[in-house]
Amino acid sequence: MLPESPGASATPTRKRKRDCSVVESPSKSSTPRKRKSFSNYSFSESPSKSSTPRKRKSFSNYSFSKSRRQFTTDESLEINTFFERYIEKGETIPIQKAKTALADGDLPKCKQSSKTPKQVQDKVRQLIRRSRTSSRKTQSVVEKEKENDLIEAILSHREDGLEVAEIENKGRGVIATKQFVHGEFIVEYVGDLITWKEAKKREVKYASDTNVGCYMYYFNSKAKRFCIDATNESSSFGRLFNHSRRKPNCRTRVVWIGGKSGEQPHLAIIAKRDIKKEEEMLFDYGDRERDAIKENPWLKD
Ligand SMILES: C[S@@+](CC[C@H](N)C(=O)[O-])C[C@H]1O[C@@H](n2cnc3c(N)ncnc32)[C@H](O)[C@@H]1O
Repeated sequence: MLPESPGASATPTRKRKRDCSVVESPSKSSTPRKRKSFSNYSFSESPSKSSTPRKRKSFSNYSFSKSRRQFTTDESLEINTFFERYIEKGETIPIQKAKTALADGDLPKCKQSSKTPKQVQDKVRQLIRRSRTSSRKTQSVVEKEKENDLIEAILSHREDGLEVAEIENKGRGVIATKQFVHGEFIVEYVGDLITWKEAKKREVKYASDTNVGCYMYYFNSKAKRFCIDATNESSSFGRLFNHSRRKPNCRTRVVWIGGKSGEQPHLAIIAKRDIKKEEEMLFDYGDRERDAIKENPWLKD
């Protein structure tokens, strides 16, 4: 089923129009129209690209470009410890220098040691391979940390860097009071998590009261249909984000979090790009239904 359009906006001081398609602009008609709710289908973040290590033809061709990842202290120590046996004792050897020396075949004391230059090269190759593996691990660790941060942000009800403002022709809206970087968590779309069946029932109930706006967000996740009903006034910023189809700076993402009653989906609003201070926070409600657009022309914007 297609998502319906966003619910009606309202300010506490103004009488709200029953129908969500009615924008709070005084110039607009107050004729009740079909109630709509909204949704957005871009639920998952695109996976981050993992850097594929370039294939090395031979050790001696290996290029130690400056752009390559730096070794960690432990790795450097390990490599340096190894080289201490061949180069002046106690000297701290920059790892790149040591490897370049190896690549150039400049192995000062190798011949006097129990290891052959070939064995030294093999050892360095092994260390490099290991460092690449740990580089890939680091990437997955970073991803895991991001995910944990998202969960932590939701569980701790993080909502900083935002304020509510009156926006011309839109009612209330949310403005950034700090910069957000691409992919950063902004706020959760907080409301009652209900089934579509329950949502439809509530739609009927809300439709009978012209003072009630509609802030229903329909979505599918893990092959199930859900709705988050944020109709009840609350101090949460998520429910006050306005729509932009053409220039959204935010998007939604479903995050499943386990609790006592099992895993539940949460809707996180995250930055679609870097967002500057003072920008209005906007996401695409995702409603492309012709009727809805006819009733709510701002859905095209
Ligand atoms: C989820 S609410 C957003 C907060 C709402 N503006 C308020 O004051 O409570 C959705 C409603 O905001 C209004 N709205 C959202 N985006 C808009 C836009 N781009 N232009 C005009 N009105 C908009 C519409 O009335 C819509 O039904």
